[in-house]
Amino acid sequence: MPPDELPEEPGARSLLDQVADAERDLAEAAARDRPDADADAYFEAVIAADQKIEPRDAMPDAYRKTLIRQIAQHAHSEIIGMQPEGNWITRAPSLARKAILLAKVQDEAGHGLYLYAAAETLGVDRADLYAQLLSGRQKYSSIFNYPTVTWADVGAIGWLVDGAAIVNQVPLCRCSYGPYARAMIRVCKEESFHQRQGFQSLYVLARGTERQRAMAQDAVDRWWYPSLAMFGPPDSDSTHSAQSMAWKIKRYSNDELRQKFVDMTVQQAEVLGLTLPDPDLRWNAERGHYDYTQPDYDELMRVIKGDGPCNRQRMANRRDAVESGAWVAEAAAAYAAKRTAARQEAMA
Ligand SMILES: CC(C)(COP(=O)(O)OP(=O)(O)OC[C@H]1O[C@@H](n2cnc3c(N)ncnc32)[C@H](O)[C@@H]1OP(=O)(O)O)[C@@H](O)C(=O)NCCC(=O)NCCSC(=O)Cc1ccccc1
Repeated sequence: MPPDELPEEPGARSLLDQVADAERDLAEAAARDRPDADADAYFEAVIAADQKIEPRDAMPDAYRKTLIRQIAQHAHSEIIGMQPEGNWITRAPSLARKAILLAKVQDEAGHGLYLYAAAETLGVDRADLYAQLLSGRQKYSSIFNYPTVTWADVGAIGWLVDGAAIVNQVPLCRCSYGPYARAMIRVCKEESFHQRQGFQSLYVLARGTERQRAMAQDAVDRWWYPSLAMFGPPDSDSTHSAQSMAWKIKRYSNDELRQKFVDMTVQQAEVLGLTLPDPDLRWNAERGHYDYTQPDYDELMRVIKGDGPCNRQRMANRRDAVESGAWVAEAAAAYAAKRTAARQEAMA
């Protein structure tokens, strides 16, 4: 199926409808009484009614901590995720491809900023989150520790990595925490554009010279299993899934989303004329899904723990960006302070 016909989550609503939903959620939250006496019962009632928890609402500490962990990891992923594709901005094969890639990488920076802002509504400071990323206490997605060795990798990231990100993130638009759910609406819209540009780029390569087609196939061969691993460990080893699903942070388990991604992607590969590197991939009529080979979860754990092909390089680049960009941050803060002072003086 071409990506224009990406299946929406069953029952999912259009983005405009979702914006209207978000406005309604905010109005409902503002109108709600917030009884101090029975905060737990109040929280449980909001979750049971499928309404949104908002920043001023009472929430259990563990819910707050889980959200901070997931949203921070998500934000860090967007920021570190700029590096693999950023590697090709100066070497894009045409001006048009360069402009598209620049816009995509900028979008990823924007997603990181929405997500840090969403995390801050939970009472954490973004500077602390940056520090935890740099010290290794907070993680980012395993996928961004793989190298981009050819131009076709940029197409494969758009098609497979953004494709997997969308499958994971569309249900997060219905996450129980309002600011995270609302951030995801815009992020998903932009990720759809990213996925289509990746598909289109690979489509062109797959119909180019024999070398270009081989380059596209090689990129798909290398990115397929790491993309499947993005969904996390299998359900049997997922430490957080059961609780996160009970709290309606996650709406589907890791394995359910992985299967959804496989089912969607097989047909797109056929349109591309490229093969997915799994000899055991086949339709199972009884299950109504494709059977497929699982990714290597030991490798996933090694990469998460810091021992992937590019973990050290990614963190070194991030550290360098923070240090060499410190003067820009200082100048921006000084400028903002000067403008605030001038505005206050004018109003006095
Ligand atoms: C599904 C999951 C990732 C994991 O489910 P959970 O219930 O949270 O955990 P679970 O119990 O199953 O796992 C046990 C432990 O394993 C950790 N772990 C698991 N998988 C991974 C992994 N793949 N990488 C690293 N760590 C992983 C997990 O944190 C936990 O560790 P902890 O106990 O904290 O030490 C969830 O957090 C989620 O949906 N996050 C939001 C989406 C998101 O973050 N998307 C980002 C990528 S998309 C993007 O950036 C867009 C883009 C595209 C192209 C270019 C640029 C940008």
